[in-house]
Amino acid sequence: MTRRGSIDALAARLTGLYDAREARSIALAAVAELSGLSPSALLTDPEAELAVEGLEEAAARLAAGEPLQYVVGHTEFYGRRFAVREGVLIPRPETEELVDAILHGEREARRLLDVGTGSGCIAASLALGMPGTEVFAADISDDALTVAAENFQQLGAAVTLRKADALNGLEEAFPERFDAIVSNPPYVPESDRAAMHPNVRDHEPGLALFVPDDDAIRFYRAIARAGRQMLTPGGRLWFEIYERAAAEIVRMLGAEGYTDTEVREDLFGKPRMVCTRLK
Ligand SMILES: C[S@@+](CC[C@H](N)C(=O)[O-])C[C@H]1O[C@@H](n2cnc3c(N)ncnc32)[C@H](O)[C@@H]1O
Repeated sequence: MTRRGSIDALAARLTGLYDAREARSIALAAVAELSGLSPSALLTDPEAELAVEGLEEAAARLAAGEPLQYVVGHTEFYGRRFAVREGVLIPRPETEELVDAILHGEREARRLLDVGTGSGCIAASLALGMPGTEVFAADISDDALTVAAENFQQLGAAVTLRKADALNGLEEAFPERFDAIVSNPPYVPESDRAAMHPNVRDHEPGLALFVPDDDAIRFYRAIARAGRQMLTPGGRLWFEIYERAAAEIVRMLGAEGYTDTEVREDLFGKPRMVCTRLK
C-alpha cells in the first residue's frame, strides 16, 4: 500500500470514534510512529510504497478506542518522552503548565514532593529542571509505581519513589519536611463519567480520574491537612484542579490554615491551578 493509502485506511477505521479531523491526525501519527518516518516525510511523498510492521494490530487497538499513546507506548511531556501504558494516566498539556509554574516559582526549594505521580511526569520534569532540589514522589497504584520507576531510570531523574496513600497516613510515609508539595490528584466527579470521551473513560485508569460527587475535593483537603505537618514554615502547595471546584478548594485552603491562595487559568482560560502558602 502507499503511504497515503495506509493513512487513509486507518483514518477511515477511526472515523465515528473520533471526528474526521482527529481520526486523520491519529492515523498520521500512528503510521509515522510505526514506520519510523516523520509525519512530514509521509506527507511529502504520499505515493511511495510503505510496508509497516504491526500496523494491523495497532489499527485494531486504535479502532477499539485505545488511546494512541498506549498503543505506541509513550507520550511527550515537557519536552521529554515518557513511557505510558494501560493502568497509568496519560500526561496532559495542562499539567505542563503546572510544571512550568513550579520551576519558576520554587527556585529556592530544597525538597519537593509530588503526590499521585502516575507516570512520574511532574516529578521527573522537576528533578531534571531543578538539579539542586531533592524530589520525592508517591502513588498508591502499583502500575503507576512501576512505570514511574522506569521513566525515572530512563530519563536519569533522581526521584525517591514510595508507595503511599494520599488520603491516609501520607505524613508517616514521608517524615521529611518539604518546601513544596505538588499534586495533580484524581478530581473528576463520578457523575461526569458518562459524558467523557470513551477512549478516556474506558481505557485510562478510574483510580487516577474519579472522585465521589459528595466529596470531590477530598484529595486536596487530605493533602492540605497532611501539609500542615509535612511543609516547612511558609511552604507551598501547588495543585492542578477541576475548574468547577476552584471556589470550594480556595475556601477549604483558608480554613486549613493556608494564605496567599492564587488560582491560575490554563491555556484555554479555565481555572486549572492553585498555589497557596502555609501561614
Ligand atoms: C490525575 S492522576 C495524575 C498522574 C500524574 N501526576 C500526571 O499529572 O499525569 C492521579 C494519580 O493519583 C494516584 N492516586 C489515586 N488515588 C491515590 C491515593 N489514595 N493515594 C496516592 N495516589 C493516588 C493515581 O494512581 C494517579 O496516578
